[in-house]
Amino acid sequence: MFEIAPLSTSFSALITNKINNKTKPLGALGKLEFLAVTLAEIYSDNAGAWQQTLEITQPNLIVFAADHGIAAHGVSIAPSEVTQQMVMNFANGGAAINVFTRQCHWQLTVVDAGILVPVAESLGVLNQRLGAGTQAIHLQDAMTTAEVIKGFELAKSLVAEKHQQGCNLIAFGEMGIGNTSSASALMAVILNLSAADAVGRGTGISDNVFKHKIKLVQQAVDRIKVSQPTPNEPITLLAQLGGFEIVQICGAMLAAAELKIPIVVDGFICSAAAMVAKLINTHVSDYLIFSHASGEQGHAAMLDWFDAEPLLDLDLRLGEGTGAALSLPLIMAACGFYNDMASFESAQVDDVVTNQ
Ligand SMILES: Cc1cc2ncn([C@H]3O[C@H](COP(=O)(O)O)[C@@H](O)[C@H]3O)c2cc1C
Ligand SMILES: O=C(O)c1cccnc1
Repeated sequence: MFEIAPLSTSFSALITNKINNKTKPLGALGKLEFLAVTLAEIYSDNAGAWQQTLEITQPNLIVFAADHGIAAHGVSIAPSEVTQQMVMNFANGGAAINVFTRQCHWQLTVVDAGILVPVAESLGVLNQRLGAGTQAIHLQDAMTTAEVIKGFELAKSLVAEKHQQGCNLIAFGEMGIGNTSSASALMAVILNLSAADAVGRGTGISDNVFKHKIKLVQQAVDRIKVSQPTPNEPITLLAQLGGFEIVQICGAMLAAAELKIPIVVDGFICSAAAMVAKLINTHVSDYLIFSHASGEQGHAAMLDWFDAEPLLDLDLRLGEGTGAALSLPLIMAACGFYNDMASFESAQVDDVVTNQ
């Protein structure tokens, strides 16, 4: 369903050479240099020619919202109704993600991937519903594999539409009360961890709720390990433990990688979606830019698995795509120095790099 080519390294030497000839000590722009290399490699590969200037066009951030059956079993500070209330808040422009996407100039799209009760059509939320929330993952499979495939198809069409409109940078966010439980369960299976090592406090739960959440997530993991001898079959894994928003984010990441669009990864839940995407096609990770280190316990192990160093570390633990949104100015800075910074030769500065 997704054909993702590994990122070509044929332009890497030219790109690195251009960056190393900028008027600065070698590597002195730190992670921005790595970011510029990644973007230049992707855009050059996409164009089939070395790109000497990088231009971000129509950056799009898509928030997928869905409800989770496990939320009715006391794993969050908030009831499932808050998912729909927050979707209305997104539609009315009042959430953190609205503020940051406005500030950083992202185009924002809100998708109902399967919240309990849909919002009024007039709010402009895209209807990509796979159902009215998933089943409780500690008791039964979240959804069917047919629903996973349908979610992938819907996500792929949406990414294709954004691409056709000129989008060359994409990010995803999520909203779904209970979705850190689903993300933790996925992570625990993929990394073979106990729930205690994968579960965090999500929205900020008390000690008692935390213990209960660990118990239910362990139950979910044990349940599928009994019924599924090879738990790493990714589509099945998503059906067993995923969420409708996690499925669509996973599919959207694969679709974006197929189109060679760099993907900005938000926090814990989006990283869980990215992990499943990597199990489906390992080359997806060539296109991932990890925006930030989430405050959620478990995110560090996910980042390690990807061998990724995120751009920001702000103790964010909100989701919605907020960390991804905040990284756009840094992405612009990486493009900016790559495009506009003088070389030793053009600025007539002693070449401290070659001459050292
Ligand atoms: C008001 C509010 C706004 C949010 N925005 C994002 N989340 C975040 O918290 C949820 C996951 O945490 P848990 O698994 O503990 O429920 C997700 O909806 C995530 O996007 C929110 C949560 C709340 C309560
Ligand atoms: O990092 C995240 O994505 C996150 C963490 C806690 C709650 N919601 C989202």
